[in-house]
Amino acid sequence: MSKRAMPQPIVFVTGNAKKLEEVKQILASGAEELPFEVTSQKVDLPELQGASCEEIAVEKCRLAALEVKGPVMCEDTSLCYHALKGLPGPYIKWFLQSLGHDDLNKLLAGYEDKSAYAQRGCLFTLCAGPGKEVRVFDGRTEGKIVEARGPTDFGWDPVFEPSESGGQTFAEMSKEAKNAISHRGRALQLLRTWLVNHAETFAQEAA
Ligand SMILES: O=c1nc[nH]c2c1ncn2[C@H]1C[C@H](O)[C@@H](COP(=O)(O)OP(=O)(O)OP(=O)(O)O)O1
Ligand SMILES: [Mg+2]
Repeated sequence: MSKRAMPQPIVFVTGNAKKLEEVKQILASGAEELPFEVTSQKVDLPELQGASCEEIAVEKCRLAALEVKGPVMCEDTSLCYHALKGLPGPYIKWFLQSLGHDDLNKLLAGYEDKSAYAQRGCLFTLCAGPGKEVRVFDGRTEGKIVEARGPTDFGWDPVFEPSESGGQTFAEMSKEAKNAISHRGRALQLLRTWLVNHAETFAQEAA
């Protein structure tokens, strides 16, 4: 499919290089090609505290559209422990940064239930420009928290063992295998399908 005319490409705004790498891989694979060009910009946007995952994601995307002055997409990943009623959730980044894998896992030491989900795991947000509607796409992967296994170059990948992976942690899986079942892969497929089906609407909103 040929790319549609848009005043500007959709800018994926993130401060996280590993996310960007996966998003590029996911967009390059799959049956349907995105009808728009996607570029990226490295901005570490402020994130609301004390709000729901969805509120955090929507507000961040709204700010990104103001910053870029055009069409943007953003993404927010939460890691939620069932035993902790969904925490750390959107705050996983700060927990992981301060504690590291071993101490992070100790949070679950007193609980039988080690299950977790990359909840509403990943919220992709899409917005055609400043002040325009923010649309949310939700991808979720269930799994459990285990002792760290595999490469440690991306967040909590080593301690998350998806239920569907045959016993491998995200970190132990190939990129293709992870993307096929990950919160990010699922949310991004929904975003892709929406854009394919609403290309005209989105281009008009962005104009
Ligand atoms: O697939 C993943 N596998 C393992 N770890 C992951 C994954 N995806 C995000 N992560 C980590 C990064 C950050 O520590 C936290 C999410 O926080 P989150 O705000 O979404 O990411 P971020 O601040 O690094 O990038 P951004 O500039 O796009 O907000 O979980
Ligand atoms: Mg962030």
